[in-house]
Amino acid sequence: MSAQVPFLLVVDGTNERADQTFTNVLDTLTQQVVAVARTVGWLPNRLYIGDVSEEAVREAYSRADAVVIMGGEDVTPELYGRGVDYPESGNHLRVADERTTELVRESVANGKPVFGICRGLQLMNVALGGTLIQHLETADAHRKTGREEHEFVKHPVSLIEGSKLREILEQPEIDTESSHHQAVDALGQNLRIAAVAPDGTVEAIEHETAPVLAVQWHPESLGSDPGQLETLLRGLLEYLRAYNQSAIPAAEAPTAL
Ligand SMILES: N[C@@H](CCC(=O)NCCCC(=O)O)C(=O)O
Repeated sequence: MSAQVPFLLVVDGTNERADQTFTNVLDTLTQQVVAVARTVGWLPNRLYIGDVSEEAVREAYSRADAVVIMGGEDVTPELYGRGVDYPESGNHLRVADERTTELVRESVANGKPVFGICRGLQLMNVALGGTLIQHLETADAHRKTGREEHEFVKHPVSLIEGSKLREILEQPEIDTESSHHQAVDALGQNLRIAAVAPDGTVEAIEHETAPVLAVQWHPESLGSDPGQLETLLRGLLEYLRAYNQSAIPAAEAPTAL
């Protein structure tokens, strides 16, 4: 660990120039992650990754003991071999996406823990060679109609037996709040499904060997049980402590968050 209090790099999922309502919603969600992270022992540092210099990204990442990638815009479709012509096609942040995918790949290679939320999950999948369903046929089960409403839809999620996520959350099914119209299609390299919605939508993924895990729903939404986010961020911290104590090389690191 780089310091007594471990650094958590929180990568925002939009930029300061985005639609104000969306920016406000995302800001509230990120503030919740920052607040809960502090209570479990992290020192969080927010970054609009596409809006700062390359050097600032490298500096923030090198100091970080772990990374959280927040929800936000649609991932740039060219990064997974698709076009921009799809329903509710979004505001694509290519620079932010390319920089974030680099951090995901580097973290997988070095065993730096990463936790993704919503767009964070989608980016993680794309970074590792996966693809996305660009607009879910069952989108209404996952977001309120009219993207400008930014209201969450509640639905249950089944956690896959044997997954790290189920081990961390210690239950087979949980209630979640979500707001998205895209989802995992083909899985990225060495990723596995850790949770699914009743309509079969992939709700969580985790890496087979690296401490990399992501959820499609929003454990940080104000309508969610705050204990869930706390458990996830504590899991990240516990993984980091175990990893530093055992000092095993990344390639042999346990499958844990
Ligand atoms: N654009 C993607 C990701 C959606 C996402 O990350 N949303 C987070 C904010 C919640 C809100 O939209 O209000 C998709 O829609 O699949």
